[in-house]
Amino acid sequence: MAKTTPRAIPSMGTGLFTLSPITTPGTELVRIDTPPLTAVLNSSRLADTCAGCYDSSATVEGNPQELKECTRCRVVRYCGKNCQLKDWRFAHSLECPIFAKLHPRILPNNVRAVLRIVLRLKNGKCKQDELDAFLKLNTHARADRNDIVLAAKAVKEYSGTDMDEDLIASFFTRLEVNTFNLVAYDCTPIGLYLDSYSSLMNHSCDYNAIVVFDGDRMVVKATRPIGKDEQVFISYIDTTYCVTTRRRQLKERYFFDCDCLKCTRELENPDLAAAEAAEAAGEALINSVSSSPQLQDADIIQKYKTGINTILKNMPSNQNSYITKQPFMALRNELIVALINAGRYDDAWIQCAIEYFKIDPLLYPNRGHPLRRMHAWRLAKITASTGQNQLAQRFNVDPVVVLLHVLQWLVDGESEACSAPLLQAQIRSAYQGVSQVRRDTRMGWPAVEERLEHALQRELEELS
Ligand SMILES: C[S@@+](CC[C@H](N)C(=O)[O-])C[C@H]1O[C@@H](n2cnc3c(N)ncnc32)[C@H](O)[C@@H]1O
Repeated sequence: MAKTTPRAIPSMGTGLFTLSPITTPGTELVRIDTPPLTAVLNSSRLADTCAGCYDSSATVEGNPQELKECTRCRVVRYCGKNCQLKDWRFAHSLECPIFAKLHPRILPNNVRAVLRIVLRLKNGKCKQDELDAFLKLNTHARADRNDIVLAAKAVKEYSGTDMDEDLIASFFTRLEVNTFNLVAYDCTPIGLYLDSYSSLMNHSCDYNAIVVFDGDRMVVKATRPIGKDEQVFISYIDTTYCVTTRRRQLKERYFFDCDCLKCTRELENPDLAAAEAAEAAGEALINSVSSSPQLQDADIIQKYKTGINTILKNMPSNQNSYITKQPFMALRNELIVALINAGRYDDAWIQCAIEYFKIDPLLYPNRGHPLRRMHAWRLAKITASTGQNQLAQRFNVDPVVVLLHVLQWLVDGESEACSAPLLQAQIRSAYQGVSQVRRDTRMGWPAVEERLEHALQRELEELS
């Protein structure tokens, strides 16, 4: 039974509203089971992700999946015949000869996405009501922008459609404000996805819902209770950034000024300019590292550690809460990746533990938040794969007790979870494996928690 309905709102266009009260976080508000108007993988993910079900789990887990290339175009790959057939019937039969002619060049993501819409329309595969719903969505960018004009020309030529070029150009501008990032079960972006009904959801930095992908299906879940006739809001951007950064991103990409409660409250913060400068410094550091391929892992680690210290020193004095602020979270994440790449698993472990125990409960009070669950899963995986003696000796904690605690937390929170079912399945299987290990549990969680607290505090002091 439908849980939402579209309604017009002054100043926001149309939005989605609840039809009945939603009492439990994790409740499904919208589920899109049918193929969307268009969806494509990012060019960088075409080689390691199935273009039928968008599953890249085997690759993500470091175990390259057997994907079979489409022998005609050699651009897309599939995990099996069912996925190939499904995609062939949906749109690939139409685009395949075009891709084959262009091979090894690959069209940009947005061009492949619009090409799919145009080819399906031309071949009677897209229903008029689907097109009407798409054309009703808000659009802002000018369709006479040079890149859009060129892209529309290319789509017209490749598809052989007699559709007006201006109409094709308007598809591109509509795509810009209405597409979702298609994300893998571990929250990494892998493509573009546009379904006209779910695109009606408006933004709030103080959102009450979240979009999750279950392979090729899209699900919108409540992150907290929502009253009847309340608007469903998702967040279009990363809300951990400060209000000025968020508002700039929303203005540039979505053409509106957010006036949600969170923005209004944060605009009164007297330290806003310093927060913005810190975010800019963090972004510059991450960009400089990623554009220096010659840097060794050890240099990268040093750069991030020094960067965190320097940025922190330039912040106003009372920065006790810095760990839950940007750019420190983004820098910590980069540091964790660099430590894992360098094989320094115990150092990465303590950073993941800081994230899970100290940062996420404050940042994502909702236990079901997909990032909070993903971070917990990352901590569980790194705990399981780091030498047990190494962790026990350095941090004075029993890693198996920590692992059981984190997995138990993940399993207990499953009913509220706003993460992909694939992740849930992996968690359950890991939990069953670990909880069956017979072991001496003389030291229970409370004692380990106390020791861990010391280790976390030591590490936090060292980094700041
Ligand atoms: C994905 S669409 C959402 C559906 C849109 N309201 C419509 O009627 O097509 C994104 C656009 O909706 C509008 N929008 C979304 N959230 C808003 C907000 N909090 N305040 C004002 N406008 C908003 C902006 O025009 C934005 O570019």
